[in-house]
Amino acid sequence: MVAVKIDGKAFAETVRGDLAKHVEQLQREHGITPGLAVILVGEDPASEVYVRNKGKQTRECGMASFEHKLEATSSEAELLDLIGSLNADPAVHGILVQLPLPAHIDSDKILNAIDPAKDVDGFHVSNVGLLGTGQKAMVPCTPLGCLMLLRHHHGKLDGLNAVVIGRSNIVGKPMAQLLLRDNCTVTIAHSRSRDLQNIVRSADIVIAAVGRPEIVTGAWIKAGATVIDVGINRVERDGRKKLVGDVNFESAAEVASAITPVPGGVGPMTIACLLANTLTACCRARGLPEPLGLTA
Ligand SMILES: Nc1nc2c(c(=O)[nH]1)N[C@@H](CN(C=O)c1ccc(C(=O)N[C@@H](CCC(=O)O)C(=O)O)cc1)CN2
Ligand SMILES: [Mg+2]
Repeated sequence: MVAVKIDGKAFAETVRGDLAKHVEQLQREHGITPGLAVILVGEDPASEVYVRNKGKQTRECGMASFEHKLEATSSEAELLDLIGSLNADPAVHGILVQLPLPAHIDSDKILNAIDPAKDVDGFHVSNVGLLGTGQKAMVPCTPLGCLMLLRHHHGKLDGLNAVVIGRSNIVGKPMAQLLLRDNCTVTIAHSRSRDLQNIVRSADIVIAAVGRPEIVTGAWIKAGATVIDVGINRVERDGRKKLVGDVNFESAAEVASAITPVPGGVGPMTIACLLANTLTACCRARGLPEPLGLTA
């Protein structure tokens, strides 16, 4: 292995430590406690783990956590009612609806019902538009986490060729916007891109967020590139369940200069950035300065 392994777990711990200090200062100087409400609909096992971890880490940072669990059969109207009451609650500065939602619920309608100022996921069309036009937005957590890792390990990104594999609203599209804002030349590729391998080989920075286990191998990577693996795929190998990314770590690490592992890379940064966004939303709501270095 020639690449440096980018330790997202350790970096996320540092971010959460900084956040806890800011939260303590907010309480001491202004008597304010940032609050995050998380809504889970149904019983998807992975979502249950993520929501539990979000609640735990929110409390560990000194923020207030409000957890709402709704039956899988809950109606869109029930969910909209709950969002309406959280929008109106001054103790709640951030609202997150865990995705995916059950198929009978229109996700876009739900996400667009959240007050954009409390939209700590950055999925409301207003925030998508603000980010796309270079204005102050709430930035989606996973791309924000990738950007923080990239800036920390690579420094300035100006002029670099970045290839984002994946065009989801949660990762691919906002990631491309953030890289553009940092002056990269950005290509968005996806599973149907012709000659994907050669597109990826042109990249100084590869963001793999396509949801295909280990599709990107070392043969696709330009020597010295930085590889950020967003994939979380549960697969069975030699009769054992395993979590792998969209990148084949072993072969890519022979060619890249730096690479994130799965697990322990981007995943932990997602929750750290959610907490950072909650603190940001709280400061904006109260007209207080935003902590530097915790946002894009
Ligand atoms: N409303 C949202 N829903 C979803 C989001 C999101 O950002 N907002 N992202 C994902 C799930 N997710 C957070 O919600 C998330 C995924 C993974 C991790 C993480 O820490 N992963 C670990 C591995 C954990 C495991 O064993 O499964 C890692 O990569 O090290 C945190 C959060 C979809 N839904
Ligand atoms: Mg749906």
